[in-house]
Amino acid sequence: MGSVDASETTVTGWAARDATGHLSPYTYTLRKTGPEDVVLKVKYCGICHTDIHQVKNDLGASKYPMVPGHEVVGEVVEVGPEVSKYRVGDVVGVGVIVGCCRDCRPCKANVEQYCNKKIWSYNDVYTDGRPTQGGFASAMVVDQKFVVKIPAGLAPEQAAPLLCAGVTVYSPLKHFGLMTPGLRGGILGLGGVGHMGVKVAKSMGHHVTVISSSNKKRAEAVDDLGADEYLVSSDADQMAAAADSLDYIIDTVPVKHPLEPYLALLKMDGKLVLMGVIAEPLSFVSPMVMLGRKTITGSFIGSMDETEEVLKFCVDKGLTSQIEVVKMDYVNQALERLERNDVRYRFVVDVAGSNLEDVA
Ligand SMILES: NC(=O)C1=CN([C@@H]2O[C@H](COP(=O)(O)OP(=O)(O)OC[C@H]3O[C@@H](n4cnc5c(N)ncnc54)[C@H](OP(=O)(O)O)[C@@H]3O)[C@@H](O)[C@H]2O)C=CC1
Ligand SMILES: O=C/C=C/c1ccc(O)c(O)c1
Ligand SMILES: [Zn+2]
Ligand SMILES: [Zn+2]
Repeated sequence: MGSVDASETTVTGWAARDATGHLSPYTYTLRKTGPEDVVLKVKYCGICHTDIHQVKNDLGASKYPMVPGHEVVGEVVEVGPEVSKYRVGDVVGVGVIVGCCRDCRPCKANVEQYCNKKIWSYNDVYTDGRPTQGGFASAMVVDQKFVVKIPAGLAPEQAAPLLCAGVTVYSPLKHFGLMTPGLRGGILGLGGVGHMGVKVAKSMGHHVTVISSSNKKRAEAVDDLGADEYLVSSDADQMAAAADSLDYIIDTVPVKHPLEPYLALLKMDGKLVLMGVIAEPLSFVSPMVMLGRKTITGSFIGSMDETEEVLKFCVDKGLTSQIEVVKMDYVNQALERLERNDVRYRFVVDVAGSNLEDVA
C-alpha cells in the first residue's frame, strides 16, 4: 500500500459499494495536480440514467467503490502550470469522458468520445493507475481538454444536464444532418435525455412528436416543452395514424423494447438513433429497414467541441433544462425515483450545498 502524498487532497464523495447501487459517503484522495490539470470544487451534478446502469452493474463491468456522476459543474480552485484555458474562479463543466489517446482517428478528428482508449469520468482507471471517480463528490481533478467553460447566462444547476443529456441529443442531430428546420422528429422516452431532445429539436425548427409509454406526460410535453404531437406507444390506433411520418427518432428508452413499431413511424430514409444503454440484443426483421431504406444507428454523448457548442446553442436559444434540485442526502431516493420514471425531468444534486459527511 502506498502512503498518501502530502500534496494529495482528500475528498468525500458518495459511492456505491456493490450492485445494490446504494450510495454512502466515501473518502479518497485526488491525484496531485498535473501540469494540465484543473481542480474543481463541485457545485452541482446531474443524475443520468447511466448512473443507475453503472451503480447497479447493468453492464457487468462495474468496479466498487464507485462515485458516479458525469454531469458536473464546479468552480475552478486550482490549475496546473500549463493550463491555458481556465483560471481560478471560472465556472466549468465535466462530462462523461476525462481522457483519450489523442492519436487515433477519432481523436485526430476531434470526436474523442469514440476513442477506444477513452477514460470514463468514473468506473475507469486513470493513466496513473488510480480509479476515476465522478461528480457526486466535493472536488475533481480533470485534464483541461475535458473541461468546458459554462457560459455566462446559464445557471450552473441548469447547465449540468447539458453536459450529458444535452450534448447527447445535439451530437446526432448535427452529425446525421438533422438540423434542418422543418424536419419531423420523434423523441421516444421523455426523460432526462428525451426532454432535452424535445427542447433542442424544437429550437432547430423541427415538428416534434413525443412517443411515450403512458399518457401521463402529455400535457407537460405539449404545454411546457413545446412538443407538437404526443403518441402513446401502446395505442395501436395512434401509432398506425403516425406511420411513415418521421424523418428521425431519438430513442432514449433504457430497457429492452421492440424496434419495429418505431421503424414503422419513419419515412423513407428515416433514421432511428439508439441512445439507451441496453445490454440485451434488440431485434427487427430486415424488411422493416429495407422497405424504406431506413437506418438504425446509435450515438454516444458528443465531442468536447460539441459540448461547447450545445452550451452556446442553449444560451443563444434561451434553452434550459427542467430539473429538480436535491441535496446529497436524498440521492438514493432520487435514484429510486429516476428508476421508476418519477422525475420531471432530471435530478440535479446540489453538491456544494450538501453535507457530504451525512450518512443516509
Ligand atoms: N448514448 C449516450 O451517449 C447516452 C445514453 N444514455 C442512456 O440513455 C437512456 C436514457 O437516459 P435518461 O434519459 O437519463 O433516462 P430517464 O430514465 O431519464 O428517461 C428514460 C425514459 O424512457 C422511458 N421508459 C420506457 N420504459 C422505461 C422503463 N422500463 N424504465 C424507465 N424508463 C422507461 C420513460 O419515458 P416515458 O415515460 O416517456 O415512456 C423514461 O422517462 C439510458 O439507458 C442512459 O444510460 C444517457 C446519456 C447518454
Ligand atoms: O450517460 C452517458 C453514457 C452513456 C453510455 C453509453 C454507452 C455505454 O456502453 C455506456 O456504458 C454509457
Ligand atoms: Zn449520462
Ligand atoms: Zn484516441
